[in-house]
Amino acid sequence: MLIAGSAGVVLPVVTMPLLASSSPLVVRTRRIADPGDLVALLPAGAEHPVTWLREGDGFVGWGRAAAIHTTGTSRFADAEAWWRDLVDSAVVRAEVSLPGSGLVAVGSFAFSAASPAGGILHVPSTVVGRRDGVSWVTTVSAPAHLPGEVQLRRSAPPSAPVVTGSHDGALTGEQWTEAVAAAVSRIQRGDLDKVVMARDIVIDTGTAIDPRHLLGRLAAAYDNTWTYSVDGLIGATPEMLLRREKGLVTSRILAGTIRRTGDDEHDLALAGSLARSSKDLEEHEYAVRSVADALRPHCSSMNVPESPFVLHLPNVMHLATDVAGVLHEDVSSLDLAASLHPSAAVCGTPTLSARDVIAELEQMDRGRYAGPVGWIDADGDGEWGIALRCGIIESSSRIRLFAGCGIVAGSEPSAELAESEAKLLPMRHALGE
Ligand SMILES: C=C(O[C@H]1C=CC=C(C(=O)O)[C@@H]1O)C(=O)O
Repeated sequence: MLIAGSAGVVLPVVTMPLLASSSPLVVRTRRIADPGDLVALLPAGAEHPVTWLREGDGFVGWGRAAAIHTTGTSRFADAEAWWRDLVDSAVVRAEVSLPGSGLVAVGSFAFSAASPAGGILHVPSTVVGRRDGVSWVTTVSAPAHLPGEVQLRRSAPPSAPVVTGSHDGALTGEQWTEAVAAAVSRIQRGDLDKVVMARDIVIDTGTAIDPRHLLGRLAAAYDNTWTYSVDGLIGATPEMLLRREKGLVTSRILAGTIRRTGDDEHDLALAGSLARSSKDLEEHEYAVRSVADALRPHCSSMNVPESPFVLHLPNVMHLATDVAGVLHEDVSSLDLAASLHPSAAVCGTPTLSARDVIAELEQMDRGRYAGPVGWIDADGDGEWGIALRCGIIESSSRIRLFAGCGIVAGSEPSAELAESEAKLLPMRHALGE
């Protein structure tokens, strides 16, 4: 694959280890006393900060013991093969055996195989985690560089960025509304059933963007979502593509949205109308079917509820379905993410037609927005969310935010624009806008 470099030079893009040692990794997990707020432990200016948090549990990490950058259609498979090799040779000593302890890699993958963003799988050199009241610290290094004891320190609170401007990305709001109208016409004439149309906006700041500030704000305000950061991609997603834990796979599928008003009584009435909206139920059904169909070949039994529930978030409410299955084969969480991506919650139905419409009408590279983001452990267990409600830090003072909406025959373009604005709120608020 070839991409244009910034000076217009054509550069070959290849899958390559960013940092790999020829000697095996040495991994130590020690149980520690509860360290409190995990985000506050990320050192100021830490290299490669990573985060995966929900309701106070999860982990933060920093430093890089190993990493691989992959591209194209094999971006998942190449990362998986590299991970297997790393795991096979690693020497692990762990006092805790909870998901996320021991050797873990954190990753994020582009929505499209054509995106130069490709995929990254990264092994932090320090991880601090907590789950169900048990806390740990993991260190990872090459044998020649065995780490000393990690001193955990609470950093001084990070400063808030000062937003100096915000502008449309690939399309203006009006152009995007026209693109949505074009998508609706194609659906109405029978070209496809559903497509998810996304847009981007760019936010500039006068001071450097400190990821810790955004992470702290997201984790506090959206604590029932998964707050994540991997390689400059930061967000708080309510959608779990899949969790694999000890032979069980679960997925939280979202599609169908209504904005909240801030008035609890009114929001309750809106939740009722969302649960009865035939347009939203149709949009939701495509998403559930896409995930259930992709999971079925890997499962000996599955539970797919017949009707969705309404998930309440501070900015919006979604139709949500939790699917569960018993795996009948040894397929890793990353392999599962590869087979489930892209679900109709971010692409559409049929998948290939929707993918082509997205490439034609959105006129932007989604990068790692709407791709799988999460982590995998040495057993192949892990959690992969869909990178939604997020931004990519493009420079110390610029971040690009993304939001998308499922479009079906009954969609109203201006209502979709308003819905995309509501989906941008978590990141806008985190930035202090
Ligand atoms: C594509 C996004 O949301 C998806 C997930 C939940 C609800 C959605 C919707 O109602 O359109 C989208 O399918 C996004 O937030 O960028």
